[in-house]
Amino acid sequence: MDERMNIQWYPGHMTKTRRNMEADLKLVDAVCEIVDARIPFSSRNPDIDAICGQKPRMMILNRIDLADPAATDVWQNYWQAQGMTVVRTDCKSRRGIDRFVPAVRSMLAEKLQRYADKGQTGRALKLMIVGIPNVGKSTFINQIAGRKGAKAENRPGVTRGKQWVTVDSGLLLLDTPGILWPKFDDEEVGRRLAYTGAVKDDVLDVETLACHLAAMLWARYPEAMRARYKLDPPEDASGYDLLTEAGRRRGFLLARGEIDTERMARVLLEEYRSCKIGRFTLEDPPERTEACATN
Ligand SMILES: Nc1nc2c(ncn2[C@@H]2O[C@H](COP(=O)(O)OP(=O)(O)OP(=O)(O)O)[C@@H](O)[C@H]2O)c(=O)[nH]1
Repeated sequence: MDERMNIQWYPGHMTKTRRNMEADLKLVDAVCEIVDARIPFSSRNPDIDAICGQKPRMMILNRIDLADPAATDVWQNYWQAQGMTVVRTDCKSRRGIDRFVPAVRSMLAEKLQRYADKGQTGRALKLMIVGIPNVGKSTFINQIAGRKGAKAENRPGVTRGKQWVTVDSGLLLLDTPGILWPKFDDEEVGRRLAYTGAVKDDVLDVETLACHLAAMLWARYPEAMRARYKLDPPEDASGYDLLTEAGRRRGFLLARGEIDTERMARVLLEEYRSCKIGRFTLEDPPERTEACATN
């Protein structure tokens, strides 16, 4: 089963999930949101801040093994400056996983103290885990809880039942039922999800997608692109020009001597996803306009 999102499944009725989440929020002490460190903005649900209200928040920057470490630092600082606790994880190798429980206890230290003052030392902290499909929620929960467990339902877009997962006697995680979709109505967000492989390629034109990706990588990481694809384009080169030049350098030719840009498109997407060009993050935090206005 291919676990990636199919954009066409976007249901357009967030209301039920949102209502359920708002009810579930009453059951938990904090919300832990998981994002993909390569696209920390596009891999979020656009309504999540409004849904969570004033609950204490933790951000998990997941897939740090695939992201640019310097950019991950920038995102970590950005959310910390907003009062959020941030933990960085690579759920495949377990890097960062052991920091989660101490970070939860530190974030909820006042609550733990209140429980202690009331003699309720056995009372568990409860956290809701949220994130868009495919961001790594099940893998994260399995790693934290030290279980191998298969997930209840591994098709994105199919609602799971409410599940409490015990981490230890002092911590329970609520795996959110219902699907929190990303901001699919924004074309650029859809493309960034597709670059990372979160969305099936077959709902998008692969060549168009790769042209956009080539232009973005050239703007953000020109040296790595130059090194991998031997590119030396004119200043105003388009994404298509970059794809064509890379295809020519690789010798991807069709029978009539034309460059096989579709083959190059697939190669570029595959090499981006598997970090063969480098570990690249595709977006930066928004500018702090408030700070600018006061300076
Ligand atoms: N490289 C890398 N892959 C990861 C990481 N975390 C999760 N994955 C992979 O990402 C894919 C999706 O992970 P899941 O845990 O199924 O994601 P999910 O959010 O539960 O997905 P849904 O059930 O669709 O909501 C799997 O193939 C994981 O192995 C990570 O930190 N690094």
